[in-house]
Amino acid sequence: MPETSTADRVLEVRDVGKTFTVSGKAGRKQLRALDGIDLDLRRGETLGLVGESGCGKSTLARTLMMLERPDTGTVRWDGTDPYTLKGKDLLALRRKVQMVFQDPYASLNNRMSAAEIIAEPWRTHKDLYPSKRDRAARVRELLHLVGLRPSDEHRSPQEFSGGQRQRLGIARALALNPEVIICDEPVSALDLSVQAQVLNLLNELQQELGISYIFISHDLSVVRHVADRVAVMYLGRIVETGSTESVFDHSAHPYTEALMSAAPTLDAQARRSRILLEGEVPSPLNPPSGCRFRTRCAHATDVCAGAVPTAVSDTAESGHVAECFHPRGRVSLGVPAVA
Ligand SMILES: Nc1ncnc2c1ncn2[C@@H]1O[C@H](COP(=O)(O)OP(=O)(O)OP(=O)(O)O)[C@@H](O)[C@H]1O
Repeated sequence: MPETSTADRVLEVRDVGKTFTVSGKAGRKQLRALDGIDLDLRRGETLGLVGESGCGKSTLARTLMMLERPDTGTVRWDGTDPYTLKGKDLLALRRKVQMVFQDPYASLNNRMSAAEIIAEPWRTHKDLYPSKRDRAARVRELLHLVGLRPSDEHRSPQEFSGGQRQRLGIARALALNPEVIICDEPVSALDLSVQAQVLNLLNELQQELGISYIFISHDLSVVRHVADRVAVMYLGRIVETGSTESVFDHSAHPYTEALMSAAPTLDAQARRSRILLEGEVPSPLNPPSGCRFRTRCAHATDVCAGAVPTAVSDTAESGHVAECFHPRGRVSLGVPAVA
C-alpha cells in the first residue's frame, strides 16, 4: 500500500472479525461473517466495496457504523477506537460516520415531514444545533444543499419521487456533519437517469465538503465511475484492493478477474472472454480451509488448501494488493505486501 500517514486516513480497520451464532436443525453453529478484514479509508476519497450477496458487505458496514461490535481486531476512526470511549466522546465520534441506504422508500418514515426526518438525529445530538431557530435554518440549508426546495420541508417522503427521496436520505445523513458516509447500494433502486443525478450530487458534496465515501455496490459500472479505490470481498474477506483503474484493468485475484469479466459490456471480445465461476459460494458456516475461493478457482493448487494466502502487492507505490498464492497480471510479479 502506498505510504499514507495516519492523518491522511480517516478510518483504519485491522484484522476485524465477526462471528454470529446461528441455530439450526443441527444445533448452534458459528457463522464467520467477517474474517481478518484490513481496510483504510483516506480523507476525501471514495472507496468502492464490491462482492456477491452474502459476502459480508452489510455486516462490515454495520461494524463500521458501530452497530455490531467486532469480536477480533480494531476499527479506528481518526486514530480512535470507539470502544475505548464513553458518553459525550463516543457520541461525538459516532457523528463522524453516517449512512445512506439502498431503498429510499423503506428507509424514510412516511409519517414524518422532510424537516422532521432531517432534524431527527439532533434529538440525540442535542448540542449540535441547540436553538429551534438554528435547527430550522439548518434544515433549509440542507434541503438546498441536496437540490430540494426549502418549501419541501413540509412534504412527507411519499410525496417525493425516488430520486428526491434519496436526496432527502442524503440530507439526513449530512445533518450531523459527518466525515464519512457509507452508501449502501444508494442508487440501485433508482431509474438509470435518476441514478446519474444522485451520483453527481454525491460527487458535488464530496468536492464541497471533503466527505469520504464507502460505496457499496454490486454494479461494477457504477463503482468504476465513482470510486478512487476498490476493495473486493469474498466470503467475509477482502481479497483484493487497489486503485479503481488497477483493479479493473489488471485484476490480480482470480475472483476479481471473474467478477470483472462477468460485468455487462457491449464489447464482443470481452463477452467472449467471460470467466464462468463454477458452483455456489460456499456457506460461511463451513468455509473452505486455506483460501476461501479455492473451491471455485481455476488456478487453485494444493498450496491453496493449506493456508490463507498472504497478501502480495505489485509495487510498494501502487498499493494494489491481492490475497492469492497465484496472483494474475502485474501483482504476480510483486512482493509480499507490508501489513
Ligand atoms: N445478525 C445475523 N445473524 C446471523 N447471521 C448473519 C447476521 N447478519 C448477517 N449474517 C450472515 O452473515 C453473512 C454475511 O451477510 P451480509 O448481510 O453482511 O452480506 P452482504 O454481502 O451484505 O449481502 P447482501 O448484498 O445480500 O446484503 C451471511 O451469511 C448472513 O446470512
